[in-house]
Amino acid sequence: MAKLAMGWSKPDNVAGSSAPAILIGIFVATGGLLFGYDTGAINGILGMDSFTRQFNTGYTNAEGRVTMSPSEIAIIVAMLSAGTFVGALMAAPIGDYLGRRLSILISIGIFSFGVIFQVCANKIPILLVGRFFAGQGVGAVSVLVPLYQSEMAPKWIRGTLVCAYQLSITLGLLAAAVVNILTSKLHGSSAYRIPMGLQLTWACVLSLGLLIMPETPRFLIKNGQKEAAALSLSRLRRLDITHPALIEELHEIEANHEYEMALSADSYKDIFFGSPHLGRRTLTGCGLQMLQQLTGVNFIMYYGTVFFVGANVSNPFTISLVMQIINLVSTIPGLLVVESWGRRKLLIVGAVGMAICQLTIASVTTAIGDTRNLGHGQDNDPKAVVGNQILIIFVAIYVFFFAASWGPVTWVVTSEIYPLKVRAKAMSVSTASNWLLNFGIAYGTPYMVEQGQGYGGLGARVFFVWGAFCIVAIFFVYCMVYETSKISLEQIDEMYERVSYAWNSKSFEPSWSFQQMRDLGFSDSGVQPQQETQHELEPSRSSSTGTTHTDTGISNITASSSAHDHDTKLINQIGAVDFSY
Ligand SMILES: OC[C@H]1O[C@](O)(CO)[C@@H](O)[C@@H]1O
Repeated sequence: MAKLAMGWSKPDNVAGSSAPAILIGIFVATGGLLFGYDTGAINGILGMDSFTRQFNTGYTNAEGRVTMSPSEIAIIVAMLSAGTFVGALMAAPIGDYLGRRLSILISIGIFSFGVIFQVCANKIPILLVGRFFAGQGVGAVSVLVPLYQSEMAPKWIRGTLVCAYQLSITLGLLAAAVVNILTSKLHGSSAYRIPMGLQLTWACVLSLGLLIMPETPRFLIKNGQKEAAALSLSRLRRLDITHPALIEELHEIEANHEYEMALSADSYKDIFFGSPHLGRRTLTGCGLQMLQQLTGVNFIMYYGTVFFVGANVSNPFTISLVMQIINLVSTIPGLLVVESWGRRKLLIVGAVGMAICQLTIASVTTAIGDTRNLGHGQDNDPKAVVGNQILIIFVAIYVFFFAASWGPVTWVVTSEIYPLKVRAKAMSVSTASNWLLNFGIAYGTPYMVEQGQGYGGLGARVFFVWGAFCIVAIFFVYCMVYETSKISLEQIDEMYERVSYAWNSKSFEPSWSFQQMRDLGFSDSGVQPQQETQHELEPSRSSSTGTTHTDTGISNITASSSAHDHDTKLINQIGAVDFSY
């Protein structure tokens, strides 16, 4: 019952088992641990005395203390971002050339190489090389993991599996905070070398697991390796390679790919100008990824501690930890409802919740006067303390809304909306835009926030900026994001062709069979075959008893190839089975 409410009921008429794909999807999701841990660890490490002792170059701060200079800190932090951006862009060429699985393995290799450099570093330049390589690995993994997951997952639980990736990111962030607290008390370089080195443990486990995992059937079809695709699908669905349901699923993926290729090529130019509606789809992915950052999450992750200090909290480390725990735990509700609510509703509700929190914070701050100067610590004025306590509460609620919606669902949608031919490229460009904004916000906001010459002096009113972007996000989702839950990746392609406006997408019912369209000789607009096949094949996106291919639907079409005739007979023999994963 609860499973049904989550939208997790495997349709009764789906052949085979979904268990292998689910287990593999969850395991691969743990690639997010590297993302979260690596981005989270540096904050604590930079604050460790042993780190400063090892890497300082003699800079003394205003209090006369020998420490790292601001520019050294900036470059150490920035190097990871530069690496992630490059890594995200690299993910497409390697993912399309070597396959998704092998590319994840290589990315983890590059990441580990970077980590080893960091652990062994005793001078800043070596550390920087290490951070750049580790960043490349993380950036590539951040594209390839959701890509791998979406291409092998059954449609009825695909969103939840991709959400598990964000859950791992939040677990990684939390783990980094905990490890930093534990090791910061150690004397000597082990205080920072242990948190750095620990990343290798999971990298090894993940690599070993990936060695025995299948490549995604969709990549293999794209690469023309049909037999390998059949074997992969047979492992994922626990079906014999001669099983009609398996043959049918493969044929549909293949026919869809051929159809998409007939519409336009698969170059980088095509992800912006190609058909069908690739520009709109790329804009949706990039927009979502950028807005995910513009909701201000990393401002809170990176600068939130200042608020907790300002609110008279004696242990800002503990409060940061509590925020990380909220971030982790709140991802679970999102993961639970992403199928039953759908992507659009979750994103809109999340953006409304975040907007209310951000605007409340900004308004309260303006009303009480920005007595607390960001970055400059405490204020004992009781009015400010109460104000700041309100801020903490709303920051916590904001984190809840982010973690339950935009945190995971951004990855879900960007892994679903592109056709196979450009999926890796478009995902890599949209993910790179996330990293670019991540970097921009981490480095730009202090300039917006701080007082003084050359600074914006916004203080906590910067929350107006995040709140405004949350409102933009509501409209963006309403106008641009198509509802992709419960339908296969191939049916999402059909939806983009047949539904002109995102707000009508929820009621879309797939009815094309790309195989039949191919057999009829599809036109490059898709219009002709649609007219002939529409309404003959009416699977329901919501019903678990929906059938993709009814006997009537199949028999009304004259298949041109004899191989296809044979498959059709087999399909008719086994009755109403949902073949679309
Ligand atoms: O959970 C917060 C984390 O999630 C991300 O937005 C990725 O989805 C990161 O940029 C951020 O640090």
